[in-house]
Amino acid sequence: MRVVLKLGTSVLTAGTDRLHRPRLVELTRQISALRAAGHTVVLVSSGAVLAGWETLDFPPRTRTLAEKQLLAAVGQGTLMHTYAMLAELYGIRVAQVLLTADDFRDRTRYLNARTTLLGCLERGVLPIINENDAVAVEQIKVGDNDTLSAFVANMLEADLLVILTDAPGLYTADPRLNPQATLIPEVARIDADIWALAGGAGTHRGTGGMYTKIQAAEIATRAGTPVVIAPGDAPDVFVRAVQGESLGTRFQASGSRLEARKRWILAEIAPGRLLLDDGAAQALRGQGSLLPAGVRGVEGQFERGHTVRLLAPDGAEVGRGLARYRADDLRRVQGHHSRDIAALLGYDYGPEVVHRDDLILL
Ligand SMILES: Nc1ncnc2c1ncn2[C@@H]1O[C@H](COP(=O)(O)OP(=O)(O)O)[C@@H](O)[C@H]1O
Ligand SMILES: N[C@@H](CCC(=O)OP(=O)(O)O)C(=O)O
Repeated sequence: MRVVLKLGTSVLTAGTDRLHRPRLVELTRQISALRAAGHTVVLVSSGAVLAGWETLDFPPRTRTLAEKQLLAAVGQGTLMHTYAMLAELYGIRVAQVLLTADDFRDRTRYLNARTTLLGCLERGVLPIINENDAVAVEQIKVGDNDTLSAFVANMLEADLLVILTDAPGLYTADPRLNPQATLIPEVARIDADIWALAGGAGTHRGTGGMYTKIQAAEIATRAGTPVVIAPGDAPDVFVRAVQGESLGTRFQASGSRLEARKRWILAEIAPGRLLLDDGAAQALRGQGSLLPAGVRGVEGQFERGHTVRLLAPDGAEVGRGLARYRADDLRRVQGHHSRDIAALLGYDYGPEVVHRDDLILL
């Protein structure tokens, strides 16, 4: 399974004022165990602001955006250094990927971020993602890492999103305020009753409370990814959640991944058209990728990441897909073998013009 794991500040601190190293060791061990069992893990980790506060010896907090950005700039380094050291104990290499809302809105940036993350996975590198707090002003922020982790799960079409926090799961009311509250083990549909349980922002250290976790569950489940919200301090919690054990709260997927991808590809008016030769049209119909050798013509202007129409020699539209090269560059590589791309363009975004993962057959 491809799993996105989100760790909130509350988990990383384990109720203290600083990064709780033993907790981080334990979570890294679980990531390593799942990888050894053949799963792929992508980590979305909070904790930069907190780590910056710790690194600067706990200055008085003013809670302004400028202060948070400064603390995040300091703390992101501390956070990555800590992860890199711990991961190394298990022979795992890590990559830092800092994203903002624009990386999900802008198609070219989206595709670039996705290519980087998939590249990490191909090489067995563990990507560790956070919001790029140091530069992201309020208007361009995703705002909280629960939502960010759901966007990442969609981007990578993850099989599961696990959000670990300091609560045992979603409760019938905020358990801090209402001791009678009970755990909801399974949510089939996120309706008004579920939203009513969200409460306000969470702990003084965390950002979103349950509200953003339900929001994240909604985003991910609609796109076909089930979500588990579970307590970060339970023994082997991440391993057990991935193995399908009932713990915390599990949100069932409500949409399908294919539908979500279709919406993304079809959502754009596609002015660009690629004229294919017979072999290429057949390869696409057989669920293959489109290589430059099978492109006979390129019509219109489009950028990398934009949707293009794919036309067979008889003019029939075979499908639509995301172009991996911009129109002008495609004109230069059309009809050539993929191995010549780098020589022709001076760069190379991979052998495919349209990858089969980015393709909808009509
Ligand atoms: N219905 C609910 N069920 C469980 N926890 C809730 C609920 N409503 C609010 N909360 C609060 O949300 C907190 C977790 O959110 P937060 O502090 O932002 O954590 P994190 O840092 O992991 O993102 C819990 O400690 C809990 O007090
Ligand atoms: N990006 C911020 C965390 C934002 C956030 O959503 O925090 P949390 O609610 O603890 O997951 C940081 O690294 O400090």
